[in-house]
Amino acid sequence: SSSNTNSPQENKMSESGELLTELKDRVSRSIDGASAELHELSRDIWSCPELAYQESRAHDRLVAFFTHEQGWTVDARFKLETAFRAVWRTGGVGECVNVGFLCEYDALPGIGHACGHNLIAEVGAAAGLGLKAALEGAQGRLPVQVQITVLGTPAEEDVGGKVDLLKEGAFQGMDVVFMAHPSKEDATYLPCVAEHDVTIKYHGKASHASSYPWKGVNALDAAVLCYTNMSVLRQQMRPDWRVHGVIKHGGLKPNIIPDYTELEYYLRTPTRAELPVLKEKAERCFRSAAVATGCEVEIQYARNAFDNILRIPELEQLFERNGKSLGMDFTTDEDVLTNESGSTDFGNVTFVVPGIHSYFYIGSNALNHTPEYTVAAGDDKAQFFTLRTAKALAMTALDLLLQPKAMQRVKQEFIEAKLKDEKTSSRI
Ligand SMILES: NCCCC(=O)N[C@@H](CCCN)C(=O)O
Repeated sequence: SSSNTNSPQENKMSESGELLTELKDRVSRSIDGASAELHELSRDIWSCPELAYQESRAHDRLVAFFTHEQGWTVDARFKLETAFRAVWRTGGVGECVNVGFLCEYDALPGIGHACGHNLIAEVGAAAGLGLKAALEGAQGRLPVQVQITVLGTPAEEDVGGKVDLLKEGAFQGMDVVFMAHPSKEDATYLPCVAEHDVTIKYHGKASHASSYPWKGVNALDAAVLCYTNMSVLRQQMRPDWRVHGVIKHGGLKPNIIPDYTELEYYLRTPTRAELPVLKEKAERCFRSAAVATGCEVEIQYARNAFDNILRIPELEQLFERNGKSLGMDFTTDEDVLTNESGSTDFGNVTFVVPGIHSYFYIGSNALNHTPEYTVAAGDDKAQFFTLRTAKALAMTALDLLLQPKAMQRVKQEFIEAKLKDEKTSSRI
């Protein structure tokens, strides 16, 4: 028999490395074992698309899913009507690390699950299940106690459910938070920008458009000027700012001078600190259209602004390592890695809890927010990629739970990221 010449510290490290490998393997096997139920879950959500804060069926379906699984404590309608929470804890006493996985499940008007939030729900549920199964097999061998919190976060496409949940204290006590978003590539991070949505209403005066047009005040002219002003502004904007709008009400009939029109604009800048600069410029465009036409204008900002994402390199590196071990093919395309990918209310969460918002390929080259992407998000082909991402997230959580130094680095990087954000914000 060969004698062990390692130091006690080396032996401890190798034991913990072996435990980590064993538990990661258990993550994969348990997620694969639940693949049929997980597929059914996301398929059901996909089949019945519901808009922001109307996701009652998706909520009930997810609550039923976790209630049916053993060992979870489930809070339906957690703090908000269509939010939920499912919690599981290791049995012992002592320091407890609280790991969060987020599910989204709202859809887009007209084109259903064109952003694949049904798959985000599946990733969050699968990662929670996988991590729980792994930890159940390691009771007594873990350096810390663990709480897994799967949080159902409604209304990402509108309003910003995570911001409302933050206000309600739903993230309190969470140490780290994970989610993944469907895309057309695997990426640990894509630039997610700050955003504030605004509705502009013009009030004019109706009149017969042929008999006495001079008696009317044309609210459609104001809307058109507003749209044109914003398009003119675009030329003078920083290249990484984005403004895009639609006319939601444009009048009723050509022979009635429109007395009311309404536009909605999304205003975006790379960081939350820059948003007020853009908002001031946009407001001048909105108001000047009213002055020119003699209309009254109302400018109504959405309840919640979305923040940019604070990045935690340690989380991204661990996730990439786990993803690669499972065959994920992370994009190296600089265009993709530097281009803005939209906004998310997860950004606000990252200013409170360190987190990662990774992206995953779903087996299609379709672009998000198109009917083709809706089809892809419901296709069986997406399942392999969705579950693989869930495995990589749960494995990353294991890295943190079994390697306290990795968790310390996450906490340190979180502090540094916030300080850096404060410093750059004060320069704007
Ligand atoms: N990078 C994640 C993109 C998810 C997404 O498309 N979010 C919407 C949110 C809109 C909220 N008003 C977006 O348009 O960016």
